[in-house]
Amino acid sequence: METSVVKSQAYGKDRVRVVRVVRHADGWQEIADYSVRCLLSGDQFESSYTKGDNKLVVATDSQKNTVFYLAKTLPAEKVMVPEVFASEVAAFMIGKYAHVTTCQVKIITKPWERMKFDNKGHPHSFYREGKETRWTEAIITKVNPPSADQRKVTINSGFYDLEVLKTTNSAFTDFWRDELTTLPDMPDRMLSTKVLCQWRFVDTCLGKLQKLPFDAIYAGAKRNTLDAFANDPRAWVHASVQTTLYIMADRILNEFAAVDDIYYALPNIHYFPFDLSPFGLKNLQTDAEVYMPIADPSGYITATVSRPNKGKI
Ligand SMILES: O=c1[nH]c(=O)c2[nH]c(=O)[nH]c2[nH]1
Repeated sequence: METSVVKSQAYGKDRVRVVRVVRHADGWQEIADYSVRCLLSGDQFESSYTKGDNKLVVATDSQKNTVFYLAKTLPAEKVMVPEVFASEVAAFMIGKYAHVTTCQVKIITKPWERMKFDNKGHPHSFYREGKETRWTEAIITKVNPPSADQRKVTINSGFYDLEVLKTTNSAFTDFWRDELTTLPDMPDRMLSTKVLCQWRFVDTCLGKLQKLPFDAIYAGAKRNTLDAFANDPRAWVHASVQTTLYIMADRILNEFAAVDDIYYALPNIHYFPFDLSPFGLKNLQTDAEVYMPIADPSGYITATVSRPNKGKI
């Protein structure tokens, strides 16, 4: 016979990743991106710990569903402010279940900054301020016979972890289909990626290479990456990650003659609309407003792009 007593308890779901998009009629869109922890407690849950009795246990899976359900059904202004949403979820739980005496809801917000072009906020494209890292690498190889001004100089430069997201104007359709395909066509979807971009300068003259405007090229690579992602109409018509990547690289090669080639690695961080049809709510395809970001797996789209005479690497 056990003699220990439960002094306190709380159980629920942690890291419920929920994204709410608000789409205004004029095309302006807002996003809230949360990680939610919802914990329930009450004396009547004690027997679930001590006696294996689950009759009163509200499944943590149901608690997760509730977070998505409320993200969809509450008025937008009650979802977009984390303090308000956290207290709405807690109040809902307390109100619905008589045997729940405390509900504790903690929300961590992932801050998305709205992209700006010409000082104007973009209607539906966002990024994570100050997250990216700039790096560079110089490689010098002697030529034979050795010569002070004849050597192979390569400078690789780039940035990684530039996180971007757009709530519309991406698509993936008309792809290969066979018996292993389950993905439906996605004519309009959320797109989020963490950009890795690197570019290469090659010359035989170190002095000449060192005079290149490296800071301006870095700024331009970043500007073209964001601008292509948010604004280039070619990235809406054939709006796969592959096409977006190619357009980003093509713009940089066209702007900076000194750049020999560009490599991008773009993870496709999936944000899937949460299926709320079991609760009689429409949240798929054009009705999508509440999304679940998927940490793993992600797509991973890469390419090196150069001018035509450079050949394939
Ligand atoms: O832009 C995309 N490219 C793909 O190759 C791909 N594959 C997939 O499942 N989704 C997507 N999206």
